[in-house]
Amino acid sequence: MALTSCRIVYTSKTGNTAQLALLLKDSLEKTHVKVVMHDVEKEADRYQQREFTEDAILFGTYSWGNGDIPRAMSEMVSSMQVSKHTVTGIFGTGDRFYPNFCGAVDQLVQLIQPISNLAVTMKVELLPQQHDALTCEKFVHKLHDRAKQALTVSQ
Ligand SMILES: Cc1cc2nc3c(=O)[nH]c(=O)nc-3n(C[C@H](O)[C@H](O)[C@H](O)COP(=O)(O)O)c2cc1C
Repeated sequence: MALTSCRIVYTSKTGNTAQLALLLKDSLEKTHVKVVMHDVEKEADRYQQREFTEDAILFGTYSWGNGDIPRAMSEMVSSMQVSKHTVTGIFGTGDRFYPNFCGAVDQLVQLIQPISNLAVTMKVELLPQQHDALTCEKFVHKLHDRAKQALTVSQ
């Protein structure tokens, strides 16, 4: 399967994760993938369809409490429907000041891995820096690689 469409489902309180989501969007678009940005904290999200049909879904989150997933993201994950074949990726921002750095990313892995084809994860400290653009490109390459592998296996 060639990766042609991707939904980036994210949540961000102070903008760090939103910035990382935008870097990933840029990287994906450079590889000709059509991207839908989906902020789960937006009011309109309640009315959105949660049966996702894109080739890939990315989940982006900050960490809260003791490395916890913000409530809006947990609710999204528990109410959405994705195919076991959907290629997924998880990314997050956090602060090493806290003992459980980007703990929400680890928690999301536990939820997303069993229900999809999880290809890649990424943790970034606070606001993404210039060098994180390269990490995003590598992240996107891994998504493409996994999508290609899925094609080989199903042939
Ligand atoms: C009350 C509180 C608890 C936090 N807990 C954690 C944590 O457990 N682990 C972590 O890595 N970062 C933690 N953070 C830091 C945020 O996850 C980090 O600043 C993140 O980049 C914010 O993302 P955003 O700008 O997208 O909202 C916490 C921040 C606050 C204010």
